[in-house]
Amino acid sequence: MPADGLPPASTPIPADAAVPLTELDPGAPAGADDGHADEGAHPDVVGSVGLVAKLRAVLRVRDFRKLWLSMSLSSFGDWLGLLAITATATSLVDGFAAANFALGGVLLFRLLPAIVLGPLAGAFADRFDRRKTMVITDIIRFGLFASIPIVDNLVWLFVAQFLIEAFSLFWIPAKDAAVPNMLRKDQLEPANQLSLVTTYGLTPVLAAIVFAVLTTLGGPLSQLLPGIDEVDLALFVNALTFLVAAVVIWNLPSISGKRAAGAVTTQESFLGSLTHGFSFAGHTPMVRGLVIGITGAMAAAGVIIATGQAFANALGGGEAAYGLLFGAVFVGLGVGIAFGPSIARDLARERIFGLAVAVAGVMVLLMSWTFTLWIALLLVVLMGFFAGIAYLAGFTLLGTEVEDEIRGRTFAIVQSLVRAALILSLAVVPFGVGLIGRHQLDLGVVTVPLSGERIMLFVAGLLAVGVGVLAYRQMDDGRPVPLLADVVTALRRDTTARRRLAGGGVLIAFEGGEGAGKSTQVRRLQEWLTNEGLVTRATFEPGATPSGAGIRSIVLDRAHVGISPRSEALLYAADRAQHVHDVLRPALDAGEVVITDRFVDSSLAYQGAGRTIPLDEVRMLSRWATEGLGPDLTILLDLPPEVGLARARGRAVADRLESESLDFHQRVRQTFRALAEAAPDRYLVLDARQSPDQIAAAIRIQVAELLSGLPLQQLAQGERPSPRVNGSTAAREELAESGAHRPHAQTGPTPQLHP
Ligand SMILES: Nc1ncnc2c1ncn2[C@@H]1O[C@H](COP(=O)(O)OP(=O)(O)OP(=O)(O)O)[C@@H](O)[C@H]1O
Ligand SMILES: Cc1cn([C@H]2C[C@H](O)[C@@H](COP(=O)(O)O)O2)c(=O)[nH]c1=O
Repeated sequence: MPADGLPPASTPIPADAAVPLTELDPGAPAGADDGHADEGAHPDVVGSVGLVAKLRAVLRVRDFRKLWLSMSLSSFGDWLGLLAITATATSLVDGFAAANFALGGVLLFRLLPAIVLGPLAGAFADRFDRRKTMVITDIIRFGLFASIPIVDNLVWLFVAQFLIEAFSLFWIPAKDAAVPNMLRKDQLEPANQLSLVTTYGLTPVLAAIVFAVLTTLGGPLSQLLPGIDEVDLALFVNALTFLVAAVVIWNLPSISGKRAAGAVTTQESFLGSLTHGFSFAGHTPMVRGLVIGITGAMAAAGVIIATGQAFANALGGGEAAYGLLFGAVFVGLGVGIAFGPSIARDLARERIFGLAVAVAGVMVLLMSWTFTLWIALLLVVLMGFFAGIAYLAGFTLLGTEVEDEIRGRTFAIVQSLVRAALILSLAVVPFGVGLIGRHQLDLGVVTVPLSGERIMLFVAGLLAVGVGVLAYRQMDDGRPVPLLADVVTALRRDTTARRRLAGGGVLIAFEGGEGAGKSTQVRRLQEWLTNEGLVTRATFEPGATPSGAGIRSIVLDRAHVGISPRSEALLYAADRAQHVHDVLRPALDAGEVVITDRFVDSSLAYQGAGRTIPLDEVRMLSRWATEGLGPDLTILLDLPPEVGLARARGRAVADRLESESLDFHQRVRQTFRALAEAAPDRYLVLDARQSPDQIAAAIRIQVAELLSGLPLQQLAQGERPSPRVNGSTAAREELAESGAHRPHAQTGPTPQLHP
C-alpha cells in the first residue's frame, strides 16, 4: 500500500488535467507507512518472494550451508533409522502383543534418555568444543546403527537405541547453540524455517521413499549377500549418513568458536554450570515463558497423538481418516513455519509465541466437539498452522535472545522437558481414555456423545490455551500497545497506526495551494497543543534543515530559470529526505506531535499534476526519500487558486512556483482534492475561505479525536515553553537542545483535550 494512500497511476497525466478520480483508490486503508517496518525491503517483496530471497541469502553463508546439508543428512538418517528400527523390532518377535510391546519399547527407549541426560548434554555443549562433540557423537551413532543388523537381537536393539538417543542429546544442543553464531540475528528465522521444513517436511518423505526402495532391493540383495536383509540395508545406509555428517562437520572449524582446542569458556564447575542453566531458565521471564509454553504445548501434542486413532474412529473415518488427520497436522505445520513470519512480521515474537500456542489450543478445544471429518481436518490444519508459528517463534527467540555461553543448556532443558511431557501424555492419556469410556449425554433436545478421547482432547485444548496465556504474560514485557490493536494493525500492515500506538509520535501535515492559510493554522494548532500540555514540533517543506534551506532558495528563486521538472522533483525529494532524517523521525521517535507545513502530497500535486510527471514516479521518489513515512492526518485547506494567489501576493513578490499559470495551480488544487477523496479517513478537508478562527476550531476537534488516549510526550505540569519552530537558527538551536527539555517531559496517555 503506497504511503500516500494511492494506487499506482499507470498513465501520465495530460498537461491540462488534474488526476482523474478514477485513478485513485477510495478503498485504500488509512495511513500505510510501509517502508518504516521493512526498511530496505521493497514493500512488494514480502511474502513468498521475500522468503525465497531470505532463504537464498542464508544458504549463501558457506558454513551454515554445509552444516544444514549435514543436518539434513542426519535427519534423513534419523527418519530412515526410525523406520528401520521399528521394522526390525517387530520382526524380532512373534505375535501381535509382542510386536506392539517391541514397538512401544523402541519409542520409550528413544525418549527416555532425554529426561536424565538432556541437561547434562546442554552443560557439555556450553563447555566443550561443539565441533568435536558433534563429530564424536556422529561417529558413535554410526557405529551403533551399524551394530544393530550385525548383532541382530532385540535386547541389543533397545540398548543401542537408548545409546543412540543419549548421544543424539549431546549432538542436538551443540548444533542448536552453534547455528546462531554463524548467521546474523535477522537470518536466524529463515535458517530455522529451512531446518524445520527440512527435518519435518522433506527428510521424512525422502526417508519413506528410500526405505521403500531399499526394502524392495533388499530381497535380491540378501541372495547376493547372505545374512543381510532389506531392513539391514536401510540401517547400513542410515549409519553411513552419520559418518558423512561427521566428515562435513569436521571441516567446519567455525562451529568450535571460542571452545576450540579444548578451551573451557567458564570457570564454573560442571555441576555449577548445570544448576546455573536451570536457574537461568527459571529466572529469565522470556525463557521461563518459552519453557512453559513449549512444554505445555508438547504435552497437548502428546494427547492429540494418543487420542488420534480413537478420534478418527469417532468421526467414523477409521484408518483413512487417521491418515488424513495426521497429514493435516503436517500441512498446517509446514504452512505456519513457511508463511507465519511474513503474515505476522510486524508482531513481536514474544507476543506471537504465547498467542499462537493459545490459538492452537482453541482449535483443539473446537476439534474436541467436532463431529464432521472435514471440519475436523480444517481445525487440525489451523492448529498445525498456529503450532508451526509458535514453534518457529520460540526456537528463533531461544537463538537470538539467549547468550552463546548458556544457549546449549537452555536448548537442552527445553528438549528434555519436551520429551518428558510427550512421554507422560503418551503414557497417561490412553488410560484416561479407557477409564472414561464412551457415554451419551442426554440434553433433552439432543444427545451428545461423551467419550474419553473427546474429553482428553478438550483437556489438551484447555492446557494449550492455559500455557499460551501464561507464556504470553511471562514474555510480554509491558508493551504499551494493547494486544488486539497490535494484532489488527500488524495484519493490516498499518505501520503508521503502529507507530502511534507504540508512542512513536503523531505526524500531521498541512497541505493546500498558495496562500491557503497553512502557516497560520500550523502556528495556531501548535499553540493550542502546547497549552494542552503536549510536546509539539512545527516544521515545514521545503527548507527546514540547513541543506534544505539551500534547496528552498534554488527551487523558489525566480532567477533559476530552466530547472527541468525531474530536477525540480529531485530537489524537493532531497529536501524531504533530509527533513525526515533530521527533524521528523527524531521528533516522532521522541513521541512528539509533529506538524508539518507541506509534505508528500505537495510533490504529487505540484510536480505530479503541475509539472505532469507520472504520479507513480513522484510517489516512488517520495516514498524512497521518506522511507515510507506517512502522515497520520493531512489537513487540506482548499481554496480557489486565484483567491490564494491574491493573498500570497499581498504578502510578498511571487516566487518561481507562485508565478506559474492559473491552469497549473488549478491542476494542483484538483489533485489535492482527489488525493483527499481517495483516502477520506486520513484527510480533513476544510474550505479555506472561512475565517481563521472557524478553521482552527474545526482542526482542533479533529486533532483532539486523533490524539485521544495515545501515549505521547507531555510537558511537566505548569511548564508551557514558547513553541519550537524549525527553520530559523534559533529554532535549530532549540532542536539541538531538545534533549534538554526531555527530562521534564514524560510519555503517557493523552488526557482529554479541549477543542
Ligand atoms: N482564513 C483566512 N482568511 C483570510 N486570510 C487568511 C486566512 N488565513 C490566512 N490568511 C492570510 O493569508 C495570507 C497567507 O497565509 P499563510 O501564510 O498562512 O498561508 P500559506 O498557505 O502558508 O501560504 P504559502 O503556502 O504561500 O506559504 C496571510 O497574509 C494570512 O494572514
Ligand atoms: C513541499 C513542496 C513544495 N512545493 C512548492 C509549493 C510552494 O509553491 C513552494 C513552497 O512555498 P511555501 O510558501 O513554503 O508554501 O514549493 C512543491 O512544488 N513541491 C513540494 O514537494
